[in-house]
Amino acid sequence: MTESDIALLKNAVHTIENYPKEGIMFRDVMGILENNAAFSLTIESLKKKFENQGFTKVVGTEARGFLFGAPLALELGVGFVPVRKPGKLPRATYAQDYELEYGTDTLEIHQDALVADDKVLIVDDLLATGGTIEATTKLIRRVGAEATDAAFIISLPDLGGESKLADLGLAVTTLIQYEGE
Ligand SMILES: O=P(O)(O)OC[C@H]1O[C@H](OP(=O)(O)OP(=O)(O)O)[C@H](O)[C@@H]1O
Ligand SMILES: Nc1ncnc2[nH]cnc12
Repeated sequence: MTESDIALLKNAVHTIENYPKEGIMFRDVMGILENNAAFSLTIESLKKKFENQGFTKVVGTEARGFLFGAPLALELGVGFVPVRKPGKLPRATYAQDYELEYGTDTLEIHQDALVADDKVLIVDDLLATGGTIEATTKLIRRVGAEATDAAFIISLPDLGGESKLADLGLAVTTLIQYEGE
Protein backbone atom coordinates (compact mmCIF):
# COMPACT_ATOMS: atom_id res chain seq x y z
CA MET A 1 0.00 0.00 0.00
CA THR A 2 1.38 3.42 -1.01
CA GLU A 3 0.71 6.67 0.82
CA SER A 4 -1.95 7.52 -1.76
CA ASP A 5 -3.58 4.07 -1.34
CA ILE A 6 -3.78 4.70 2.41
CA ALA A 7 -5.25 8.16 1.79
CA LEU A 8 -7.86 6.71 -0.59
CA LEU A 9 -9.03 4.23 2.05
CA LYS A 10 -8.90 6.72 4.94
CA ASN A 11 -10.87 9.28 2.94
CA ALA A 12 -13.56 6.67 2.32
CA VAL A 13 -13.97 5.77 6.02
CA HIS A 14 -16.30 8.11 7.93
CA THR A 15 -15.78 8.65 11.67
CA ILE A 16 -18.91 9.04 13.81
CA GLU A 17 -18.41 10.23 17.40
CA ASN A 18 -20.39 8.66 20.26
CA TYR A 19 -21.87 5.86 18.13
CA PRO A 20 -23.28 3.36 19.07
CA LYS A 21 -22.46 4.50 22.64
CA GLU A 22 -21.04 7.60 24.36
CA GLY A 23 -17.23 7.65 24.10
CA ILE A 24 -16.92 5.37 21.02
CA MET A 25 -15.31 6.76 17.84
CA PHE A 26 -17.06 4.61 15.23
CA ARG A 27 -14.99 3.98 12.07
CA ASP A 28 -17.57 3.28 9.38
CA VAL A 29 -16.11 0.90 6.80
CA MET A 30 -19.25 1.11 4.63
CA GLY A 31 -17.73 4.11 2.84
CA ILE A 32 -15.13 1.75 1.35
CA LEU A 33 -17.88 -0.45 -0.10
CA GLU A 34 -19.60 2.64 -1.54
CA ASN A 35 -16.43 3.66 -3.42
CA ASN A 36 -15.44 1.26 -6.23
CA ALA A 37 -11.79 2.40 -6.29
CA ALA A 38 -11.44 1.91 -2.52
CA PHE A 39 -13.27 -1.44 -2.52
CA SER A 40 -11.25 -2.90 -5.39
CA LEU A 41 -7.96 -1.62 -3.91
CA THR A 42 -8.89 -3.35 -0.64
CA ILE A 43 -9.64 -6.72 -2.20
CA GLU A 44 -6.66 -6.53 -4.61
CA SER A 45 -4.24 -5.68 -1.76
CA LEU A 46 -5.45 -8.62 0.33
CA LYS A 47 -5.37 -10.94 -2.70
CA LYS A 48 -1.73 -9.99 -3.43
CA LYS A 49 -0.76 -10.62 0.20
CA PHE A 50 -2.50 -14.00 0.59
CA GLU A 51 -2.51 -15.71 -2.85
CA ASN A 52 -0.37 -18.83 -3.40
CA GLN A 53 0.10 -19.48 0.31
CA GLY A 54 -1.93 -22.64 0.65
CA PHE A 55 -5.07 -21.20 2.24
CA THR A 56 -8.02 -23.52 1.66
CA LYS A 57 -10.83 -21.43 3.25
CA VAL A 58 -11.66 -17.86 4.21
CA VAL A 59 -13.65 -17.43 7.42
CA GLY A 60 -15.48 -14.10 7.89
CA THR A 61 -17.42 -12.86 10.90
CA GLU A 62 -20.95 -11.44 10.88
CA ALA A 63 -21.79 -9.04 9.54
CA ARG A 64 -19.10 -6.78 8.13
CA GLY A 65 -16.55 -9.59 7.79
CA PHE A 66 -18.84 -11.15 5.17
CA LEU A 67 -18.58 -8.07 2.95
CA PHE A 68 -14.80 -8.41 2.57
CA GLY A 69 -14.26 -12.12 3.26
CA ALA A 70 -16.58 -13.44 0.54
CA PRO A 71 -15.09 -11.43 -2.37
CA LEU A 72 -11.57 -12.22 -1.17
CA ALA A 73 -12.40 -15.95 -1.06
CA LEU A 74 -13.58 -15.73 -4.69
CA GLU A 75 -10.33 -13.99 -5.68
CA LEU A 76 -8.25 -16.61 -3.86
CA GLY A 77 -10.26 -19.44 -5.44
CA VAL A 78 -11.35 -20.95 -2.11
CA GLY A 79 -14.62 -21.37 -0.19
CA PHE A 80 -16.03 -18.89 2.30
CA VAL A 81 -17.29 -19.95 5.75
CA PRO A 82 -19.40 -17.57 7.86
CA VAL A 83 -19.08 -17.22 11.63
CA ARG A 84 -22.46 -15.90 12.78
CA LYS A 85 -24.35 -14.46 15.72
CA PRO A 86 -26.42 -17.04 17.67
CA GLY A 87 -29.34 -18.88 16.12
CA LYS A 88 -28.58 -17.93 12.49
CA LEU A 89 -26.86 -21.11 11.26
CA PRO A 90 -29.21 -24.00 10.48
CA ARG A 91 -26.87 -27.02 10.81
CA ALA A 92 -25.15 -28.27 14.01
CA THR A 93 -22.89 -25.54 15.45
CA TYR A 94 -20.15 -24.86 17.97
CA ALA A 95 -20.61 -21.66 20.04
CA GLN A 96 -18.12 -19.30 21.72
CA ASP A 97 -18.86 -16.31 24.00
CA TYR A 98 -16.74 -13.13 23.68
CA GLU A 99 -16.46 -9.50 24.78
CA LEU A 100 -16.69 -6.50 22.45
CA GLU A 101 -15.53 -2.87 22.72
CA TYR A 102 -19.17 -2.10 23.50
CA GLY A 103 -20.80 -5.26 24.89
CA THR A 104 -20.72 -9.07 24.95
CA ASP A 105 -22.01 -11.60 22.44
CA THR A 106 -21.74 -15.19 21.17
CA LEU A 107 -20.50 -16.48 17.83
CA GLU A 108 -21.22 -19.79 16.11
CA ILE A 109 -19.75 -21.89 13.28
CA HIS A 110 -21.16 -24.91 11.47
CA GLN A 111 -19.44 -27.99 12.87
CA ASP A 112 -19.00 -29.47 9.37
CA ALA A 113 -17.94 -26.31 7.48
CA LEU A 114 -14.20 -26.96 7.93
CA VAL A 115 -12.08 -30.10 8.03
CA ALA A 116 -8.88 -30.75 9.98
CA ASP A 117 -6.75 -30.29 6.82
CA ASP A 118 -8.07 -26.77 6.21
CA LYS A 119 -5.68 -23.82 6.44
CA VAL A 120 -7.87 -20.82 7.25
CA LEU A 121 -7.50 -17.11 6.57
CA ILE A 122 -9.72 -15.07 8.92
CA VAL A 123 -11.14 -11.80 7.55
CA ASP A 124 -12.99 -9.01 9.32
CA ASP A 125 -13.49 -5.32 8.63
CA LEU A 126 -11.98 -3.97 11.84
CA LEU A 127 -9.73 -5.04 14.73
CA ALA A 128 -10.53 -3.34 18.05
CA THR A 129 -10.08 -5.41 21.26
CA GLY A 130 -9.62 -8.63 19.28
CA GLY A 131 -12.45 -10.38 21.16
CA THR A 132 -14.37 -11.24 17.99
CA ILE A 133 -11.38 -12.83 16.29
CA GLU A 134 -10.19 -14.57 19.47
CA ALA A 135 -13.61 -16.27 19.61
CA THR A 136 -13.47 -17.00 15.85
CA THR A 137 -9.99 -18.55 16.18
CA LYS A 138 -11.19 -20.79 19.02
CA LEU A 139 -14.13 -21.94 16.88
CA ILE A 140 -11.86 -22.75 13.91
CA ARG A 141 -9.42 -24.66 16.12
CA ARG A 142 -12.26 -26.50 17.84
CA VAL A 143 -13.23 -27.90 14.44
CA GLY A 144 -9.58 -29.02 14.17
CA ALA A 145 -8.54 -26.70 11.34
CA GLU A 146 -5.43 -24.48 11.26
CA ALA A 147 -5.84 -20.70 11.79
CA THR A 148 -2.58 -18.86 11.09
CA ASP A 149 -3.52 -15.43 9.73
CA ALA A 150 -6.13 -12.72 10.29
CA ALA A 151 -6.66 -9.77 7.93
CA PHE A 152 -8.52 -6.52 8.61
CA ILE A 153 -9.18 -3.35 6.67
CA ILE A 154 -8.99 -1.15 9.79
CA SER A 155 -7.18 -1.53 13.11
CA LEU A 156 -7.49 0.51 16.30
CA PRO A 157 -4.11 -0.25 17.95
CA ASP A 158 -5.01 1.65 21.14
CA LEU A 159 -7.48 -1.15 22.00
CA GLY A 160 -4.89 -3.94 22.19
CA GLY A 161 -6.23 -6.39 19.59
CA GLU A 162 -2.86 -6.93 17.89
CA SER A 163 -1.19 -8.28 21.01
CA LYS A 164 -4.21 -10.41 21.95
CA LEU A 165 -4.12 -12.07 18.52
CA ALA A 166 -0.31 -12.41 18.57
CA ASP A 167 -0.67 -14.28 21.89
CA LEU A 168 -2.99 -16.69 20.07
CA GLY A 169 -0.29 -17.30 17.43
CA LEU A 170 -2.02 -15.36 14.65
CA ALA A 171 -0.14 -13.21 12.13
CA VAL A 172 -2.14 -9.98 11.77
CA THR A 173 -2.45 -7.89 8.58
CA THR A 174 -4.17 -4.48 8.62
CA LEU A 175 -4.48 -1.97 5.77
CA ILE A 176 -5.13 1.27 7.72
CA GLN A 177 -4.71 2.21 11.36
CA TYR A 178 -6.32 4.85 13.60
CA GLU A 179 -4.08 5.46 16.63
CA GLY A 180 -4.41 8.29 19.15
CA GLU A 181 -7.01 10.06 17.03
O1 LIG B 1 -11.99 -6.45 17.92
P1 LIG B 1 -13.33 -6.41 18.56
O2 LIG B 1 -13.32 -5.60 19.85
O3 LIG B 1 -13.92 -7.76 18.76
O4 LIG B 1 -14.31 -5.57 17.62
C1 LIG B 1 -14.37 -5.68 16.24
C2 LIG B 1 -15.68 -6.27 15.77
O5 LIG B 1 -16.76 -5.38 16.11
C3 LIG B 1 -17.54 -5.12 14.95
O6 LIG B 1 -18.56 -6.03 14.75
P2 LIG B 1 -19.92 -6.06 15.57
O7 LIG B 1 -19.84 -7.13 16.61
O8 LIG B 1 -20.26 -4.68 16.01
O9 LIG B 1 -20.94 -6.66 14.52
P3 LIG B 1 -21.54 -6.20 13.10
O10 LIG B 1 -20.43 -6.37 12.08
O11 LIG B 1 -22.63 -7.21 12.90
O12 LIG B 1 -22.02 -4.78 13.21
C4 LIG B 1 -16.53 -5.25 13.82
O13 LIG B 1 -17.19 -5.48 12.58
C5 LIG B 1 -15.69 -6.40 14.25
O14 LIG B 1 -16.27 -7.65 13.90
N1 LIG C 1 -14.72 1.87 17.03
C1 LIG C 1 -15.30 1.03 16.18
N2 LIG C 1 -15.70 1.43 14.95
C2 LIG C 1 -16.31 0.56 14.10
N3 LIG C 1 -16.54 -0.71 14.39
C3 LIG C 1 -16.16 -1.16 15.59
N4 LIG C 1 -16.23 -2.38 16.16
C4 LIG C 1 -15.70 -2.31 17.39
N5 LIG C 1 -15.25 -1.07 17.64
C5 LIG C 1 -15.54 -0.33 16.54
